[in-house]
Amino acid sequence: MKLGVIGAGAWGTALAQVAARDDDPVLLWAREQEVADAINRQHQNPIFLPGIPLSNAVSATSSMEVLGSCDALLVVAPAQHLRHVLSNAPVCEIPLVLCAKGIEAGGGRLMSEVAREVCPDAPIAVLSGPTFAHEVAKGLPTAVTLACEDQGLRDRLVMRLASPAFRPYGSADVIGAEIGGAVKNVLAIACGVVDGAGFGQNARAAMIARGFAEMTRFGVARGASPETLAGLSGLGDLVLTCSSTSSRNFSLGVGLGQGKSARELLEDRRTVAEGAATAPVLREAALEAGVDMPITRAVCALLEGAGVEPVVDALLNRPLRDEGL
Ligand SMILES: NC(=O)c1ccc[n+]([C@@H]2O[C@H](COP(=O)([O-])OP(=O)(O)OC[C@H]3O[C@@H](n4cnc5c(N)ncnc54)[C@H](O)[C@@H]3O)[C@@H](O)[C@H]2O)c1
Ligand SMILES: O=P(O)(O)OC[C@H](O)CO
Repeated sequence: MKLGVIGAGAWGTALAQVAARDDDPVLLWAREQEVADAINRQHQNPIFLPGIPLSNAVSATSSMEVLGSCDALLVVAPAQHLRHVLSNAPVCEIPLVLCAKGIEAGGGRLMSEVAREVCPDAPIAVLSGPTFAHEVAKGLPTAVTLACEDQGLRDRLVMRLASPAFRPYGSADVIGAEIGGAVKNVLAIACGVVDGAGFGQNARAAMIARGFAEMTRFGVARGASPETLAGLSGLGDLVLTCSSTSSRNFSLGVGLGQGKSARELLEDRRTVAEGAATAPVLREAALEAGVDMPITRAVCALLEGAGVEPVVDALLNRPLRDEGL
């Protein structure tokens, strides 16, 4: 199966490295010519994944046309750019493996919903899980969820991507896999705030557990299986992203917790913190679905400029209740 990758940020580059085999090279589309040139000439991506040597079997291009020769594409453009990037891809019947973690602003569509609108004839899969790109690209052991309703395609993708250090677990639950990845980014901002404001590790554990309850309520309302949400793409990724400054979302939260503004923290950056764009869309989607998401609302308030103290006070002074979901 000849694979192409759309998007040469940190994650697209790491996935190209995972998929590259000496006898099965991978074509990586980069939006930036300088990134494509660096990958082809130096076998590195100094802008988005610096310091990690890449396989000679990864070659880059800034032309979408050549992707038409691939048997499947890993789509790794950030969530808010997916629609535009896919609509320029000349490849709308090739299986698409969606790897971005977010919800589209202006309508609240999941990545699979965007892809089905733009490429109605393309079979869809989702790859998601606890995966810091720099660790994956270095070949450190990693496991992911690979969700696709078509079991034959799912099995082929799992076999093509698997290696001793990269272990995809198959699932038929596309919606569950993508909701876990999108929601955990918002919750990681909340955990970063806890860290930045110095609220301690008990508070962070509480945030992860109650955040997971929030993710599960929302996911189930949108048709996800609770089992998927408790797996790699949900709880697994939530634990990873809520525990490390390697996460851009967690780091954004640390800055907010220290009293910096979202504008200051987000301006002039070339890398994405998807949770910042997903949080307000998720708040809307939760409202529409009749699902209570107090942590998500708190993150939105902080991103919109509210102070840490009143937001945390409001969160802690809600009426007491039984645990459950
Ligand atoms: N980095 C990780 O460890 C990691 C792991 C798993 C999933 N992801 C997800 O992968 C997706 C991509 O993130 P990343 O970390 O590879 O990106 P990144 O932050 O490393 O790089 C930014 C990317 O955005 C692209 N971009 C910027 N402006 C654009 C535009 N106008 N149109 C199209 N593309 C544009 C750049 O070309 C680049 O590919 C995100 O949804 C992220 O949540 C990231
Ligand atoms: O750096 P973040 O916060 O975008 O997280 C990266 C990955 O999604 C972790 O699984």
